[in-house]
Amino acid sequence: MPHTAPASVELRDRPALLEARGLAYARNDEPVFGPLDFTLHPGEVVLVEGDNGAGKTTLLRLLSGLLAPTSGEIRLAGEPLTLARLSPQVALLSHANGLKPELTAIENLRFAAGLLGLRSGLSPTTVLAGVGLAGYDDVPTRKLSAGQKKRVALARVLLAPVGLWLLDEPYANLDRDGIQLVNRLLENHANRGGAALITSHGAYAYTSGTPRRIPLRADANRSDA
Ligand SMILES: Nc1ncnc2c1ncn2[C@@H]1O[C@H](COP(=O)(O)OP(=O)(O)OP(=O)(O)O)[C@@H](O)[C@H]1O
Repeated sequence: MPHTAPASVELRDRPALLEARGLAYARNDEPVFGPLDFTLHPGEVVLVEGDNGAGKTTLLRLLSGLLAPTSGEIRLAGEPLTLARLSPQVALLSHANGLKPELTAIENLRFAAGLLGLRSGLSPTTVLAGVGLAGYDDVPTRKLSAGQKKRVALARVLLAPVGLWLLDEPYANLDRDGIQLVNRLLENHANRGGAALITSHGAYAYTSGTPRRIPLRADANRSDA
């Protein structure tokens, strides 16, 4: 199956979507993680695993250009990461969900589509229905539950015409249907040649195939460990 590691030969022949070489981050001279080396090919879903505080969110912030690494290199589709190259290639799902609370669900998706563009064949309305929120188009997102907000945020990722998804705890706040939804979205994305890096502190539920894992351990990352 193309979304398992290794990806199918055909997809692996394409250039890597993401490469990290000697990637490390330290705060006040205290190592948070690294150095890490990994590559993400089209068709792969890779799981970043670690306990609370291990550095998963920090790693995703580095990979999405929000933080500069202390050392090492990040390449997107073979080219060094720069802010100019970033937005057309990466969709980030963060803890904050990236939603504007005063805008309705559909306005949030239109706003995102205005910034990032729209995946061919999709529209905000169909995608919102696809994540189980048909009928919620005109509800301000501040009035949605945590799980419903997460679904709108997933719709935002799905709409973006990008190859690389960086999803921070995509299963958090979701019910069983929502967890299956995330797995379906990941599987479809991998099957069409996309790739995803997802974080989890252990209670993850990616059940399709056996994703490659990048372990982050807070204790092992400490300089005195
Ligand atoms: N803004 C910040 N300022 C200072 N330290 C921070 C900041 N954000 C995170 N940290 C510290 O960096 C380390 C890694 O945090 P990070 O949020 O990346 O972990 P995580 O693996 O995502 O944790 P969780 O599973 O709890 O979400 C932790 O020790 C945390 O206390």
